[in-house]
Formats: sequence, structure tokens, C-alpha cells
Amino acid sequence: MSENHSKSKRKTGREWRAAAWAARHPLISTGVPALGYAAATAPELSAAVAGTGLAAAIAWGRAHPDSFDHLVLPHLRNVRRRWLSTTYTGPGWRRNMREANLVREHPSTGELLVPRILRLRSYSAAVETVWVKTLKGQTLKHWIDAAEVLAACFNAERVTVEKIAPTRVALVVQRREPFTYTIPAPAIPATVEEVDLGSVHFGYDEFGREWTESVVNNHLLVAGASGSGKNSVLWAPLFTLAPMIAAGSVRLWLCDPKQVELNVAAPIAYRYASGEEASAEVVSEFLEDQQATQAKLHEQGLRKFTPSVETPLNILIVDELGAVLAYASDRMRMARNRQGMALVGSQGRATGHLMWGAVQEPTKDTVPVRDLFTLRVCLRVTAAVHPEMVLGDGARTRGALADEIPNVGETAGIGFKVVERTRTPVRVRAAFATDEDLKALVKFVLDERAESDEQGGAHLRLVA
Ligand SMILES: Nc1ncnc2c1ncn2[C@@H]1O[C@H](COP(=O)(O)OP(=O)(O)OP(=O)(O)O)[C@@H](O)[C@H]1O
Repeated sequence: MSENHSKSKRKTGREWRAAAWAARHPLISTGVPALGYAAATAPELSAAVAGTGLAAAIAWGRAHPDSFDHLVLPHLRNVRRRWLSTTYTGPGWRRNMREANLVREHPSTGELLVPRILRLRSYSAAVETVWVKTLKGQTLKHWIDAAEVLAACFNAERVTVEKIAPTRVALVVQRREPFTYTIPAPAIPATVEEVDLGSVHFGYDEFGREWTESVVNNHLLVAGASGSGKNSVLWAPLFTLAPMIAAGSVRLWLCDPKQVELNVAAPIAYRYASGEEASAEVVSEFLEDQQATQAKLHEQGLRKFTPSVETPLNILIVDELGAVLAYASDRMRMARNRQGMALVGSQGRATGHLMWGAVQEPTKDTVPVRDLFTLRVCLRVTAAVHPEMVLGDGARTRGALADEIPNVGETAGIGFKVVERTRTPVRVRAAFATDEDLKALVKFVLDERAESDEQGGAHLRLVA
């Protein structure tokens, strides 16, 4: 009998469906009638209240654009996108779902079953996220396969899909390039105490949020074609670290095999190597330093270090990993570099020995130690296989279309990183340091050191 009941051919009545909709949208189902009632019974008072509210909003927006854009605009955008565009409301949403093959007929009633929107948030003018309750039996793959059609239906540049719960997905809809401006170099903190190594500024993400990363626990890999702006990703964090570089609690070991990119930072480096041979020496010295620190920590019975002048955080920055690990003429030297960097990659984090490297061609042949990098950024690349190589399996399908970033100067520094917890790619842009910014950074560090010297300070001296 219960079987017969579950196979009824009659659809749920309209009034019950309307009641369910009203219960799911209490603001609209109570607010709209209340407004209608107020307008009908006290039109003058309603008009005065509405007019005052509008005037106050305009005044706020003009007087304090920052707080208005932060507190009010996102809500207005949410309402506009969710309720005032045909993309996500009733018939439009149904049509889009049908185009993308994401609807189904109820087996017994023949009713059209359509995935339901749970929530929409428009974090920036360029991007919105739509949480959707999927139909029974739909998998993440169904949605990922439909992403391209959805982007076309939504009139968006890109749609990426993220699984939130067993029957819920989030669609990240990118309407246009969120980065139409260059992000200026980060400010230099005034003192060491203001530096938070767990949250170092790199730039901004597509949602308009600050892009920060921990530099204590990560080896950083930046991949990108020539001119994609790899250096900006390596430079940006140095601004936040500047007071610690000055104090000697962060030491930079720079390898500049191409002999052009990093030399401006040579005066503030602990070690600076220009050319392949010197770079190999720095890599091997770095490894020796790591091993000496391991022995020291072992002697002191410590399992972890805390960055300080006595036990500094060491960062090995390699401008072109290919030149150090793959393209050089001396095979023995390359093998030593690979072994050295593999040991740094696998054991360095415990002693504060980190490696940051840039690479144009992120293949295993070029960067055999690729998997040891824990923080990876993929800027514009030249092949569709590169985003997956850098960001992990499935990254491109999830929306990391780094190979589709146009090869024009305006896109430099734009790329993707992956949020570890959800494996969702997020579009980011690195801050860009001009030559003047870099000179100011070097000057800051040198001035701080000079001042500290005058006061008998104990920063580690330049050895390069
Ligand atoms: N984050 C950024 N924002 C805006 N413009 C940038 C950014 N990074 C770089 N650029 C611009 O792009 C140009 C190329 O950048 P850069 O030389 O760093 O690229 P690259 O990837 O290191 O190239 P190569 O591998 O050839 O050295 C820079 O001269 C600068 O004008």
C-alpha cells in the first residue's frame, strides 16, 4: 500500500508548492505584502520613508564610499543578481538548467524536477557564488561537465563548481575579468612585531579579499609563461617580510641564474648568486645550513624552530628553476641541485628552510621536485595540461583556466591558486612592485640595518 502511495501520479498541489516557496523565502513572502499594504493604506508616509531611505543611502555612498561598498553594495548586488535578473529567477533558471541537461522528469508524476537555488552571494561586481541543491542522483561530475554550457547560459566568462555537501554544490560565476587594475606593492610594516608570518600579503583574490599566505610552512612554486608576471609573486611577500629581513630573522638566499631578475635585491640578500655555477653553490650551502640547523635543534632536543635572529627563517629564491634543475649543461651539478632541493623540500620546513621558485614549463622533467611545493600558483601558461601539473588533478576542470588567460600585458600577475580544503581554484592577482618600490624596499632594509648598527643591534650581517 505504501508503494502505491509513493507512486501516485498526481503532482503536489500548487498551493502547497507556493506555501513551501513562501516558507523558504520569508523576507519576500512577508516583506512584499507588507510594503504593498503600507503603500496602499498610507501612500504619503510610505513615499516619505522610501525617499528618506534612498536619500540616506545616496548620501552614505557619496560621503563614505569605502564603508558603503563594503557594507551595503554587496547586499544590493545580491538582490539585483538573484531577483532582478532572468538568470536565476523562475523560468530563466529552469531554462538554463534544461539547456545544461540538469533537470529530470519525476518518474511517476512527470513533473519537471529542477535543482533549487539555496543562496546567492555576489562578493564582487565580477563574481557571484550560487549555492544549489542538486537533484537526487546528480554527482559533482554532472555539474562539472555542464560548467561550460552554464557559463554560456549565464552570459558569464567562467563557471566553476565546488561540492559543498552530498546534495549541494556551489557555482562560482565569473562575469568578467575581476582584475582591471594593477595592485600596488604592499606597505612595509614599521616594526618586526607587526609582521605576521602566518598571513603575508601577496595581492588580492577575485572576491576582492586580500590574498595572504603563511610563509612559515610553505614552499612556493610559481609557474607561468614568459612575461606572465612570475617575479611579482616572488617580490610581493618580501615587502611584508622587510622588517624581519632587516633584523636578520629572515634571510634571503637568492639564485639568479638568468642574472637579471633578482640582482636589485642583492644588497639585502644573505647570499646572492648570479649565474648557474654560483647558484649551484648557494643551493648546496643552503642545504648545509639546513643540516647544521637540524643538528642544532636535535642537540637542544627541539623538534621545531621559531624564527628569530638566532634561528632565522631561510628562504631560497630561485628565479628560474629550469635553469638550475633541467637546462644547465653540467649534468652532475644539476643532479646535485635536484637532490639538494629535494632534501630542502622534504625536510626544510621543520628547520625554517623554505624554497620559492619560478618556472616557465612546469613539467616533471623540468621540476622533478614539483610535488614538494606546498603552495602553488599558476599564472598564464601556454598549455592546457599545465594548470593540472601545477595545481593538481582536476584543477582545470574546476575552473583554473590559466591557459586561457590572454597573452597581453594587462593580465600579468593574474593566475590561480587552489584552496586546500576544498580544492577550488581561486583567481588571484599579485601586487606589482615597480623599480622604485623595489629600491624603496632595499633602502628600508639597509637604513634599518644601519640604524640598528648604530645602536649596537644584532642583525645578521650581509655575507654575499
Ligand atoms: N602583478 C603584476 N601586475 C601588473 N603588471 C605586472 C605584474 N607582474 C608583472 N607585470 C608586468 O608584466 C611584465 C612582465 O613581468 P615579469 O618579467 O615579472 O614576467 P615573468 O613571468 O617573470 O617573465 P620572464 O619569465 O620572461 O622573466 C612586467 O615588466 C610588468 O610590466
